[in-house]
Amino acid sequence: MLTLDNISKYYAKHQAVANVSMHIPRGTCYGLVGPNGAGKSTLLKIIASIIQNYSGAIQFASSDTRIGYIPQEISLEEKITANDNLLFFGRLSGLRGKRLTKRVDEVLSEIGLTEQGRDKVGTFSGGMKRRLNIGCGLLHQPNLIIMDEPTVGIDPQSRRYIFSMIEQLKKEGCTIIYASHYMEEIEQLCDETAFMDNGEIIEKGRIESLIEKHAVPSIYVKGQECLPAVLSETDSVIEKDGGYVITTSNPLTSIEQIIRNCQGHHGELERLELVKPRLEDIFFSLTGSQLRD
Ligand SMILES: Nc1ncnc2c1ncn2[C@@H]1O[C@H](COP(=O)(O)OP(=O)(O)OP(=O)(O)O)[C@@H](O)[C@H]1O
Repeated sequence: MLTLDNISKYYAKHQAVANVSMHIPRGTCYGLVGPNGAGKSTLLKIIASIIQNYSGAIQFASSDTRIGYIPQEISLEEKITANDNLLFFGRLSGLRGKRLTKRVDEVLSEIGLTEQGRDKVGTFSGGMKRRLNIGCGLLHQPNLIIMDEPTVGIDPQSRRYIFSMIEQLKKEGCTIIYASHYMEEIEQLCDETAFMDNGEIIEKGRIESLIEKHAVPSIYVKGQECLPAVLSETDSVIEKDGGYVITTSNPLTSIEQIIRNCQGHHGELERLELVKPRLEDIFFSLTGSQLRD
């Protein structure tokens, strides 16, 4: 769908985006993850042509690329209705007449606000505003949708709504670039992801490949007299929720040791399970920083 080649952007002397190269395949949901100030919004604005003074090149695979950009800040007029906001943004995208009113109705239904179309936006909850903010970027039926932290500060119902909209857009063949602080959202929605820190892409790839490449297997054990006195030297053990997380290069041997130890000491095993590796832990191990400060 698009290829970024060595993109860099400075704000005065500060480099916000540093030599970013990546390929975003058509029809994927591509995650962009990083802490505050990593450079995500700047990179998305460059892709959406909102920022134009940067170095490097962007190549779109097709000349028929229609970009829908959904900004991090809610940009709605609160004193008018949802319907009128959509009409305004639809006109900005070049829609007119019956095509515009048809799209406004369709989008209101897609974002679950048909009943509230005639209500002033000032009366909406944060989640409803977020959904409308997304709707404003979808009127011209874009095939590349750029979403900058679309779920910040919303209720679970609106989050579910947004997720099912994204699934639907993917089914329709849209390519989505999704920036977020929330790693669990990236794991749930995205096919591929890039980790961004200090303006640079520090790792990227398919989610399952990243987990396979970086995750160190660990097990969780909880019980009385179950932790073997001597685990292999490479294992690290930390206490968690009354039990232990054991990071081990050989989980099966560790499990065997624990069961044997438990039987030998007539211990009581409450829980023994493999811990599913998480993207958040991989990000932490690569950058040494948490996503949410
Ligand atoms: N208009 C601007 N002028 C000067 N510096 C800016 C401007 N916009 C962003 N920056 C700086 O560039 C860096 C990257 O900011 P950017 O907003 O792209 O990061 P981000 O990853 O999107 O962060 P957040 O999650 O907080 O939005 C930060 O250090 C930020 O302070």
